Amino acid sequence: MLPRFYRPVSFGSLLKRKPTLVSRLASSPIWVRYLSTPALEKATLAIKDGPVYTGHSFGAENSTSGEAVFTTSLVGYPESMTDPSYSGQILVFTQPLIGNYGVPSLGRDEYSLLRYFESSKIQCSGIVVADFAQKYSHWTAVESLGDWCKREGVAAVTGVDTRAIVTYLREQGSSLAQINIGSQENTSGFQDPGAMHLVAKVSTKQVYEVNPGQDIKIAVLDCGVKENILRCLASRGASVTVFPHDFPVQDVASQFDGIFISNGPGDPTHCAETIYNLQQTMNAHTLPIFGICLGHQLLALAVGARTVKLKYGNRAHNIPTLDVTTGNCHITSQNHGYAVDAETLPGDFKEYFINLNDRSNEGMYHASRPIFSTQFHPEAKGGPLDSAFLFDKFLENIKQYKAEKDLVNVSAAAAAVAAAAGERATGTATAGF
Ligand SMILES: NC(=O)CC[C@H](N)C(=O)O
Repeated sequence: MLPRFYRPVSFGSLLKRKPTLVSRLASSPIWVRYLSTPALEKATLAIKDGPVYTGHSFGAENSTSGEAVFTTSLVGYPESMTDPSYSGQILVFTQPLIGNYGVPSLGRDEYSLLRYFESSKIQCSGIVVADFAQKYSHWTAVESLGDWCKREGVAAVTGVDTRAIVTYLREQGSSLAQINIGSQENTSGFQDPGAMHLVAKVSTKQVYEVNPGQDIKIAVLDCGVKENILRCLASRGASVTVFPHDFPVQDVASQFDGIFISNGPGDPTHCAETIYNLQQTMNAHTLPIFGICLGHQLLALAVGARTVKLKYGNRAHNIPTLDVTTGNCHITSQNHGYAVDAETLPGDFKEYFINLNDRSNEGMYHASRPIFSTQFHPEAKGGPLDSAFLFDKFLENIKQYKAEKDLVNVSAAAAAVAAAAGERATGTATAGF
């Protein structure tokens, strides 16, 4: 339903009305806002062993807890909030005005993927904004940010000084926090997503296919995959089979032309099954592999490198990243709290990208095999598309691998025919050939 002050009113009825004091005041934008804003309930963001910030609730009346992290992205709140990588986190937006373009519908594209969201529900535990825009306007919008949060049972706080919160989080590091609504008692304590195996929670439980029937076949390990990553693979002409995070992909790798490891929430060291399966796959198969964000961290762990927790992570759409192989800088979209320690990469893996803000590792590639991964999100939704070429690179690796595989198959068949012909000539052919 449209907010009270935003319902369409016919011009005729407006002309017939005599201007009253109230209507004159109401025509001023500032008064419109205050006259039509229903009283919001008090809400607080309480940092564990830290300050309490008091504002108002504009979402569900459920108190919650999680790790408080901040993003400096200016746009893309529907995509960020539905990104499974944010599971277990309370997302603080530094962009002061959030909600002004509303929330779009669950519309699907030609691949049956969600057009405007990264998954079908809000994944973060709660959100904190300086100034929630009740009045929204966009051609895709079907409801307000507040109504969406209420419908999905997600807590949302407005009217707090997000600059102060971010200053605190930058100094102290990402911290556990609670959102408390009204006088409700928070019974959830301080949930620590770093201690949970969240990938198991967000990963698909069933195998499914996107864009079936194509010549190129990619297996995706879903650790919390974003819809736009599947779109980036499908729109380049691949059939994409999505497997649960712990699926023994080594057993089916020979039926695929490439393996992709997705983004996902939490500490990568919890994903022991995926790490083991990747080791087995790389030992037994030579097919191209590409990983993004958590996928990069899991691949690095599988080859023996280490991951570390960053002080407050990188969550933004404008992070400069150096491509070590070309010297080019790409502006990248990021959302991570852990990073690969480049010092621990084994000799056959090289550092691919470096973060130019904090010098943390942003990717790696194998010196001689078609394996590479990035910490940032080349599919960037939202964010810049500077590095989308990495999907093309993955597809090129796949095409080359397929061509070589076909060549090997053709030569093996030719060798078998020649051997059989030779056996016939010398009379050693088995009966029935
Ligand atoms: N977006 C992601 O895949 C995040 C990866 C991991 N959970 C981290 O925070 O570092």
